[in-house]
Amino acid sequence: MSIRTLVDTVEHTEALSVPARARTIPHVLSIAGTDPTGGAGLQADLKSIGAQGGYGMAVVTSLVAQNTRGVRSVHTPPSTFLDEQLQAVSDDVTIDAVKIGMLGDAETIRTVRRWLPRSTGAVIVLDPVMVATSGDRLLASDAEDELRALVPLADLVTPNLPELAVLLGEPVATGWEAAVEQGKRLAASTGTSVLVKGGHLEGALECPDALVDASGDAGTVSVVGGTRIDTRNTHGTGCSLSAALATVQTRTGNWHQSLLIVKKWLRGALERADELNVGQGNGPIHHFHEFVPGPIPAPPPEERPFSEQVWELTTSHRLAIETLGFVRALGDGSLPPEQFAYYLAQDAMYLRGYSRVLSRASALAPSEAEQLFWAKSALSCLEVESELHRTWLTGRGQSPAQGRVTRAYVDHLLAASANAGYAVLVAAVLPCYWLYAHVGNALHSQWIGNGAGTDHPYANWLETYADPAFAEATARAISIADSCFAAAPPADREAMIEAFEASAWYEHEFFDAPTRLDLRDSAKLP
Ligand SMILES: Nc1ncnc2c1ncn2[C@@H]1O[C@H](COP(=O)(O)OP(=O)(O)OP(=O)(O)O)[C@@H](O)[C@H]1O
Ligand SMILES: Cc1ncc(COP(=O)(O)O)c(N)n1
Repeated sequence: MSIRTLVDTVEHTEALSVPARARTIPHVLSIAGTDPTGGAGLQADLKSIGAQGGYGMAVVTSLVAQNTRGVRSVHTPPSTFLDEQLQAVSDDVTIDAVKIGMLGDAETIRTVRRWLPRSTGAVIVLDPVMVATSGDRLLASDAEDELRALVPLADLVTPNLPELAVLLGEPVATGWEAAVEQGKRLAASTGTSVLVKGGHLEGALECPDALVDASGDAGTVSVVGGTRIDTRNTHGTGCSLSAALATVQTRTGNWHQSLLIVKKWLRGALERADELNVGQGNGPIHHFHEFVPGPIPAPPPEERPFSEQVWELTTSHRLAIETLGFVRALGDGSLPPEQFAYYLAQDAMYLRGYSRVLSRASALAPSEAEQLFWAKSALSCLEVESELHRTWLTGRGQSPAQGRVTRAYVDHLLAASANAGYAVLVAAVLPCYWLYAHVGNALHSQWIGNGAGTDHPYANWLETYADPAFAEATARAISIADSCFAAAPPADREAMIEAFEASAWYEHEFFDAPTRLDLRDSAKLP
């Protein structure tokens, strides 16, 4: 056996030779026992595999009731079930690496041994777990021979000092040199590379590991040194090291390089272990210390569509309109004719102003389609206005003067068309479509529900509410407002909501004005 000792520090991790067949995300299977506190066993393995960029899989050998203070009990499912788990994985998944941890008893070891050929081509790392940090046994004493027989089937075995001694049937090495010599003897007798771990070196300031390579230049010993980190949180260090090594080895194909990479990571995991604050005893290491979570993203701006927001915001106006004396009386036919006439006259005056405002929306529209929509709407306003005069207002005496609600509402819209941008103007004109359509629908349905009697004094008027073209135009106006809102900066969004709300308020007032017939309005009635 040629002996060449390479002493490296964990910083020398550059210039890796990556095997050509390496899978980008290696599939790594851990066969081990469990630790419900997540620091050792399968749970630690999966974290370590993930931290090294692998895809972790797990087959349970034993369920261990343990925590950072010790092991309470162990439940080992029948070996037939272990075999079923193993077959289930290998029947389906190509395995790039296997890490074997706690096996517990001889039957479990035999079952894994029988299955191992199913993972041909995979990197096999055996961590010969025997005793937990807490001192509790995790391998039946009569299973040691069986475990020894498993070593030659692995590519790498990673015993701590007491385990190394058991595998050789020798006393525990008292110093580092003696431990490395034991490692060489084990590598020579089994043909398996051995990682001699220095974590259990009594009173040492250093925490070295020695890799005895049984392949290629057989017997090469490379030592990776490192200072001992002062922490009691070392639970699961051996599990994590072996699982990480199995993962990284699929990429480097070189145990020494793999060890350099993994030791550097492990060092950080031990240095940051105290941050985790898990348990009262020997806590776990920080597997994901290299992962820096990004800042919690600020909550996204209000994503609900404009129409949904303003519809909810103006619920009280809507309910108030629905229950107005004017609306109810129009619905049941009891509305005094002069109030109806007043309403129609105000409506005609309103439409004249509204049409100008819609023309302004057409002028500001960013697309031809929207320009056309508003222009057509402006035109139909003028048509409805002249129709009102022709059909409804003729013969009802002299028209009343413009009421103050009508004037204020139109002024509000004209102000928006003069001062605001397109989005805010669209928001300001929308309630006229939407609330009118809403009230009209309610009145029309009520009339239909009551038998659509032609003896209703306003039957002809109620019929006009069912105009599908108006419903379509309303839907289009809503959708334009939603798109404007989605694209608008926060200040414009606020202004859109305010403009809509103000117009909704005027709609309410407008429907109420004919009934109130306050002194100024009634004075101007015919
Ligand atoms: N305090 C420490 N500071 C730095 N490295 C450490 C420390 N303790 C252990 N290590 C390293 O952790 C790895 C595991 O070593 P150790 O000898 O403790 O194995 P183990 O006994 O199998 O682990 P476990 O604690 O999981 O039983 C080795 O690489 C070792 O060098
Ligand atoms: C299932 C299982 N496997 C391995 C260990 C060894 O880890 P440690 O020696 O750090 O307790 C453990 N405690 N539990």
